[in-house]
Amino acid sequence: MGSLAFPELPIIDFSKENLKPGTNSWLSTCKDVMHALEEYGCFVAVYDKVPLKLHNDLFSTLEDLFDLPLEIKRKNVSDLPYCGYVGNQPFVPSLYEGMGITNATTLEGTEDFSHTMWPGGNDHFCKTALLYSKLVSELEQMVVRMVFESYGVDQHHDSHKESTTYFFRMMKYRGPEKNESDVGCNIHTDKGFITVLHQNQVSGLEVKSKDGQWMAYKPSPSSFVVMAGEAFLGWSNERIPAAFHRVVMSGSEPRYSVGLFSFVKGIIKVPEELIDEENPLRFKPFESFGLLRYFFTEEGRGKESTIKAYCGV
Ligand SMILES: O=C(O)CCC(=O)C(=O)O
Ligand SMILES: [Fe+2]
Repeated sequence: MGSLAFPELPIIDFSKENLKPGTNSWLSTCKDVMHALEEYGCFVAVYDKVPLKLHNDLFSTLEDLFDLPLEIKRKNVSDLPYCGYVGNQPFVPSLYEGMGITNATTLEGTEDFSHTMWPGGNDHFCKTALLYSKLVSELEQMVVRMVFESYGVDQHHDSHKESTTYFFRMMKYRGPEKNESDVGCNIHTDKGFITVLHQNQVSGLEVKSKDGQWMAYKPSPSSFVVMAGEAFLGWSNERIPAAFHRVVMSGSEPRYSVGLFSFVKGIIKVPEELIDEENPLRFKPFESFGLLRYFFTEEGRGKESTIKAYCGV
């Protein structure tokens, strides 16, 4: 009864040995992934490729990062909106601070970031962020491959993979003070293809179910929240919803989280195989960074569905 009254995020095990394309465990995991994505736009992946030491190193290095003076953190800038330092500004919740690394699965990406933050760089930070991003991008790639296979569009898989780029956002949410709002991050959908979220032990992330109930995520070092963004919704011709989520804080302990966001360089087109009488084409070809930029315009910000307003047919 309890589980009917309170829906929970589906949990899918990616730590099975032999989770390789073509095996039975791959096929059964594909089914679970498709069901979770089409139903919730989200699931929790149990993934053991990120060792506990790397998890601990990452979150302890984030403490050092966010302890840097504000004027240093503000040097993290980006051409893309919301991809550099965000925090201590009136348009974001007061508990929130975030910083970002573009091209996070490349050494240049992490080195560039660390040279901006620390004089002479920070080798430990670079190695940790790079290894983490690479390992988590492998989880993202497995999920993408499963989806392409399940929809019978494998022939587009390699070009999609080659056009994928990863953005890594690191976040700190401090606990609310007395009479301060407990909202860490307002309700939203992500604008990229897939987001993989991970965090320290302080809960706060909630994902909305189809029927409007909030599902709280219970953190653990081996679990990762995999979430569809609006670019994925567009690519799938609206078969996969983008998950609405938010962060609500309680207690005084800070919450550190990280997100690996996949974006596609160039134009995204709905594969022909996903268009039929029942599912006519719903989106014109679009650019995923263009979608992100549009969201941060006066016009795009207030829309219920950014992708529909941006390139809906
Ligand atoms: O901190 C989190 O877990 C969520 C962050 C988030 O939703 C985002 O950066 O888009
Ligand atoms: Fe998000």
